[in-house]
Amino acid sequence: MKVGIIGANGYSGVELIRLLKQHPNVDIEMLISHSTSGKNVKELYPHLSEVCEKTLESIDVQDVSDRVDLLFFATPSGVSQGLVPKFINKGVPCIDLSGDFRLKDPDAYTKWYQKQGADRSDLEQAVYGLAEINHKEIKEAKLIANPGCYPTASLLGILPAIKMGITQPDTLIIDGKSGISGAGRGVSIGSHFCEVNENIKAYKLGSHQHIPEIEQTIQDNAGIDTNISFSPHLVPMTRGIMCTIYADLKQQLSTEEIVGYYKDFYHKSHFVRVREPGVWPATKEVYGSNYCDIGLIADSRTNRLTVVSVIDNVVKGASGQAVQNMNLLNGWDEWTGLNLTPVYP
Ligand SMILES: NC(=O)C1=CN([C@@H]2O[C@H](COP(=O)(O)OP(=O)(O)OC[C@H]3O[C@@H](n4cnc5c(N)ncnc54)[C@H](OP(=O)(O)O)[C@@H]3O)[C@@H](O)[C@H]2O)C=CC1
Ligand SMILES: CC(=O)N[C@@H](CCC(=O)OP(=O)(O)O)C(=O)O
Repeated sequence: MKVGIIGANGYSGVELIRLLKQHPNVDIEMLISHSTSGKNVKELYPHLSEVCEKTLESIDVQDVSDRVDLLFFATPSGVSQGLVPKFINKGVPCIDLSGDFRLKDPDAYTKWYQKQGADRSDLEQAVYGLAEINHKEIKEAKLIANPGCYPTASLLGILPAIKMGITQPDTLIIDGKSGISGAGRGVSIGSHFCEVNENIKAYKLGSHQHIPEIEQTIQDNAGIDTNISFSPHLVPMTRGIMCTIYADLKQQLSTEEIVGYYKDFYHKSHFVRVREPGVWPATKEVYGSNYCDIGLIADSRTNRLTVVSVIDNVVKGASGQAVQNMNLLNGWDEWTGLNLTPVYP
């Protein structure tokens, strides 16, 4: 199958190149960028020398549609919503790594992304690509809205408990920590070395665009209208997200019981690893892989559940999950091309 990547020279685009180069069923037909089109990708990323030496092209809808069977968008928010409908109309399935098609309510998109929504007429067709939860819908999709990085870690961590009905609605608190690659390759004051080194910064409390995405997915999967507290932080590491999630329990349950339930919930999920009680996951233990590792405790003193969920933001939080979704869409084993052992140390 021939695939194209729009936004190929960003961090998630380059990660797609790494993953797709080792995928047995896929050839990368074209790499597309914006301000850098015309350059060879190895000029921007010398580590791709002799791995992928394609020239970055610009977007020509007809040319792209003629050449590829599937298209990834790894572009900033606001780009794909104007382009995706054109490709869908030409029969090219799209997997969008940006937030453009995740929120069902266009007004919510405008509010949380602070951008005017463009043509949203194809919004109905978008399937939310949280692979472990929506695998049936993903198999039939024409457009997959790949989840955000924090929502992937948060939702995989807490949805089993919410679906089981053991947590009190409106008590959910998510403390998120992300490596700097989550902000993309573009240079900004907030992400340059002196700002992030030996520093931890909270940002966008109460206004982060992933708040409505998490709340919408809880509503879709458990029918619960909830308001979450979400506190994201930047930490001085390249890759990795840790979400520590707190929710009050409705009844007394032991950690062993909840761990047992999570293991059942994910027993068919290749990429979710639930830890034994007392064993906490760390971001390094999933680095470079598509795993989401989850540790749990039900504290009998506070009657509160705490979940620690870790992913690599560029893999499971973006490009790895996009490849997993491509696999599901094509009826391939979901781990095809994704059997990556985490890089350690
Ligand atoms: N980084 C991460 O961990 C995660 C990222 N995401 C999402 O994935 C998307 C990409 O993120 P990331 O790779 O970090 O971003 P980067 O900033 O690293 O890369 C952005 C890419 O988009 C291209 N681009 C910019 N504007 C346009 C345009 N108008 N038309 C076509 N291409 C354009 C750029 O091309 P050029 O440089 O040539 O201008 C570049 O290739 C974002 O929506 C992000 O929110 C989601 C989950 C995690
Ligand atoms: C560290 C960092 O800055 N991370 C980004 C997450 C990128 C992302 O997933 O945002 P989208 O919803 O636009 O895809 C952020 O917090 O905005």
